[in-house]
Amino acid sequence: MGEVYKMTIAGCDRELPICPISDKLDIAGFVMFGDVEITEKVAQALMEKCPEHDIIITAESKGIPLAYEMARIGCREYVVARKGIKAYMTNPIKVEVKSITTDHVQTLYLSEEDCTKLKNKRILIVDDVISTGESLAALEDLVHEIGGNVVGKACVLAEGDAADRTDIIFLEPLPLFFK
Ligand SMILES: O=P(O)(O)OC[C@H]1O[C@H](OP(=O)(O)OP(=O)(O)O)[C@H](O)[C@@H]1O
Ligand SMILES: Nc1ncnc2[nH]cnc12
Repeated sequence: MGEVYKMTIAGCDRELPICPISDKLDIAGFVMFGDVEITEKVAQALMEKCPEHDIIITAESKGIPLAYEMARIGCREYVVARKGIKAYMTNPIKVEVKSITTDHVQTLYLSEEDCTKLKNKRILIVDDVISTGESLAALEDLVHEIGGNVVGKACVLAEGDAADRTDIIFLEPLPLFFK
């Protein structure tokens, strides 16, 4: 495991804990879980950079607090693409995804109710980190399949090559590998 350190992020007045994300990958991870103050601050800073939208979509799990907080201060509506089929889901639609942090293919599911919420809406895709862009692409596929209109793609940290993408709104770049 490489050295673990801290970084500051636009909109935050204290350093952010960067923790090991995986015991298989030598990358340091950004995990907002459990940090209300940081979540509130990055949500506010990111919201200021985002276009107008009707609803937010994120993928389970680390994007959820950010999506909630951005929806709370903004559009008031968000949906979460789940990584398993749950009992509450009628006629779920699904897409496969291989994120940098996992060694297996995962599946994202949206319930019929969530699809209805998203249909014909201006949708902001939100995640904590975008790295290979595979999770983002999977969310875009889901949205297109159900007839939603993606107006923005936003994350707190754009990792590696994602920071060079002009279609991603982010607060800070994150080097892929730390020394
Ligand atoms: O651009 P990518 O290479 O797809 O990586 C980005 C994704 O990786 C992380 O999720 P992860 O798959 O680790 O799942 P988790 O949030 O459930 O831990 C992160 O929250 C993004 O969703
Ligand atoms: N460095 C990182 N931290 C948290 N989630 C990630 N997903 C991809 N890269 C990540």
